[in-house]
Amino acid sequence: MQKVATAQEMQAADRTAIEQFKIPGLILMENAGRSVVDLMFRITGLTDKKITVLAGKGNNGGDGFVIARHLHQAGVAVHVLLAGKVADLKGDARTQADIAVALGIPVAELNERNLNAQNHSLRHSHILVDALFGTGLSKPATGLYAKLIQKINTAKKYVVAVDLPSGIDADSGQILGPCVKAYLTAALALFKRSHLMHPAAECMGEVVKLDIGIPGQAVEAQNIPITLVEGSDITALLPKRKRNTHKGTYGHTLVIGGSRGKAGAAGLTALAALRAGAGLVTLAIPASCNAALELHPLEAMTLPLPETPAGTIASDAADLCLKNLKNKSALAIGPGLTTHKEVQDFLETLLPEVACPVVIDADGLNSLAKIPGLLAKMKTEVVLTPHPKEMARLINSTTKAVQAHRIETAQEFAQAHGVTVLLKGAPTLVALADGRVRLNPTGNPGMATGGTGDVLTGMIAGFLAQGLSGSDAAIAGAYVHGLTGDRVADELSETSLIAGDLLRALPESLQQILA
Ligand SMILES: NC(=O)C1=CN([C@@H]2O[C@H](COP(=O)(O)OP(=O)(O)OC[C@H]3O[C@@H](n4cnc5c(N)ncnc54)[C@H](O)[C@@H]3O)[C@@H](O)[C@H]2O)[C@@H](O)CC1
Ligand SMILES: [K+]
Repeated sequence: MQKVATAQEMQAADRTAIEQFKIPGLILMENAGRSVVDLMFRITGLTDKKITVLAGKGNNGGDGFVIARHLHQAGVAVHVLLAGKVADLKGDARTQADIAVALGIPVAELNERNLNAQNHSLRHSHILVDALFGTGLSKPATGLYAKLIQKINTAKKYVVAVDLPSGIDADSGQILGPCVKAYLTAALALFKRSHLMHPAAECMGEVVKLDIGIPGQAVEAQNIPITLVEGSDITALLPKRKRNTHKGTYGHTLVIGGSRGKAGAAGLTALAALRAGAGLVTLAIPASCNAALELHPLEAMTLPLPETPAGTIASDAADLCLKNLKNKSALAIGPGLTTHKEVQDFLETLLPEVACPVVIDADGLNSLAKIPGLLAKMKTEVVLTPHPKEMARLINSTTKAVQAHRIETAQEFAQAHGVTVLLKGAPTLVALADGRVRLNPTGNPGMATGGTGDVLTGMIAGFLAQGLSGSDAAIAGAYVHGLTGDRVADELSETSLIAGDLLRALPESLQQILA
């Protein structure tokens, strides 16, 4: 797993490297600039290219001067447009600017009046290096900076952003105002949150993380709680089958869901639990859904439940479910339930008595939002899988507010309630009860189609049944679900992807991860 830092955590790691490990900041800046030039050589070739470096007045600009020097030394035609005066620069950035000037690299000091004189040189550049702002941007760019950002974007050149495209808040994934649109972003030392969070991520182009020589100990010392999940993490989590085992070894999942017109949701969940490896699955649905679901999926057993005239689970179904839960390893509850009053009464009786790990989705979440205190009464390991609107209902907020603070919202809820929260979106993230958060790198917009959430719930339940912890099951579920969606989108298309495709493609994803 790779650490994902805030601007403050990154600065603290820099400081630890400089103060505790005695690595001068100038060396880090040198490494940063040099590694960006190496990356540019690898990706663009740079032969016969004319390059303009746009430098700001902070350390991001300092990186820009190092980049200009190494390009100059490699014989590339490069010049620097500085948003201000060399005399205004301080510290390491000033040192790097002085070296560049002494070497005879052309440096133009810009102000709002002489800016347009650079139109010609921008037009004749092949590559623009954006070193205006990195993690230091604190408010929207205005005046000279805003104009420079606009010029970079309207020049329609290949733009390489140093650390972050200028205009992005490093932490929230938000675009603060005028913002550079890059083709390539060199993330220095660590990913910052906004490299991965939308909408900021849409301004990055390809993101490549570069080592700048900050020691691992300096990073470890910050106890950064956010990490990006990688395929190898999932390989380590998933159970491998031993020869001398039987279906009981892999757990028995109960899926409770469905209602008249929404029986399919529960069926998808049951099949996903089986595909994820659960040994046995029982599907508890309103009795009138039984005839259909007994035939498909054939692989699941069914438990017909008392129902209301509306075809939803009746409140007196709780006893039957609790009896059935006695030998179960995991419970998935929610898909297709509706929020009928009797369904809420059913959940109010059932959930506090459940002893196996449980994943709650869809109308299960909506009922939790309507019954204050119910979550607190649950005694078992709980995974919640809200989309932003369901998350908003759970905390009595708005989807917009949730989306503006996705990490913090899920993190606070998970910690406050001692549960795992999988918040769907771009990217899907899993917040653990101890405050750590995992960002999931897989998935695509093609998965925004009915039933994919039911499949995810089933996968998580299937992993729970095989003994994974709630957080591991959610992390693995999100990753494998997204990976499967990516493979289906590649083979068919994002547009026509449907939930059933995920079930069909899931075995190959697991094969890939377990290989
Ligand atoms: N030792 C370090 O700290 C290292 C830092 N590095 C680079 O330094 C960057 C961070 O440097 P800084 O903290 O100097 O910040 P930046 O260079 O990102 O920002 C420059 C300065 O602009 C000012 N500013 C913020 N918002 C503004 C606005 N809207 N309009 C005008 N001015 C504004 C701030 O005072 C800030 O100091 C990183 O992103 C990375 O590129 C690298 O050189 C590696 C080493
Ligand atoms: K930048």
